[in-house]
Amino acid sequence: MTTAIQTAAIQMEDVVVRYGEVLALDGVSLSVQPGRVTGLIGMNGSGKSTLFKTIMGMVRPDRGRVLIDGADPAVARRQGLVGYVPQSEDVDWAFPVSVRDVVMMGRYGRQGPTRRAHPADHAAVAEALDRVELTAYADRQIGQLSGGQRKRAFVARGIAQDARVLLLDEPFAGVDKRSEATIVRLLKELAADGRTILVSTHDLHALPRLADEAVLLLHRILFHGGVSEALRPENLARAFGLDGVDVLDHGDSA
Ligand SMILES: Nc1ncnc2c1ncn2[C@@H]1O[C@H](COP(=O)(O)OP(=O)(O)OP(=O)(O)O)[C@@H](O)[C@H]1O
Repeated sequence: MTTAIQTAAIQMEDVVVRYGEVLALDGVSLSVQPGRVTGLIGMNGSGKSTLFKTIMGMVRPDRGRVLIDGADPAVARRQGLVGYVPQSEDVDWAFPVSVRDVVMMGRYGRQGPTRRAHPADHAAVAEALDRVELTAYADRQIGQLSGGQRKRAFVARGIAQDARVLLLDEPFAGVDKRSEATIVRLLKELAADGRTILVSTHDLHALPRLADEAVLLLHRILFHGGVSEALRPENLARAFGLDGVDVLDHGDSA
């Protein structure tokens, strides 16, 4: 057990999170390994965002513990170990910042309170923009991008930050097929670099292309293993509370 804690990038043990009367996470034990893309699947309200917030140290469990590369999640976040690509609804796209500014935010943790960017910061931002193929869009206001380009801008922020753990909340929502393919390729490359990639998605069709393994969540972990096994009708029925084939046919959980 001790060895697993030291080697797993994300380790959760018996984690319980309540919001008043609502039990969002009910004894979640999960070990997410580096070097792979892990898909997190669950219906609306199943606790996916709460799980991400717990990993980022923004929500404290009522019970159990979470370790990120052996560290407390809040410490890991301050050290820049954890990067986050938010749901589009959670971003103010009218905010007057450029794509380059957003990516530079990934460097803030290294710049101290002055936030003065050094040549190494500019080089890291340029490299991250290049990697997500947004160099030509660097000076655009962030809202003047397509859905897929917006997601790639936030992935670039995580790359510039050199986050070891990258959490992506619904990265394919409102994204065209070409951007989806670019994001999938990027995530696979980042995993191959030894990062830990955890992606929540409603898009069960994208899962086989995207993920090396899958976690089914309904307040607790129902399944963690291979993607094709996760997509078996009996497993989807447990996760979504209705016929799993229907979920696959319609491609959402709402
Ligand atoms: N701040 C909060 N206060 C009270 N209840 C909350 C709060 N945040 C989440 N919940 C509740 O906790 C449960 C889990 O919510 P969570 O947002 O983690 O689910 P989710 O799987 O991310 O959902 P979605 O797919 O709709 O984003 C839900 O019942 C939700 O209503």
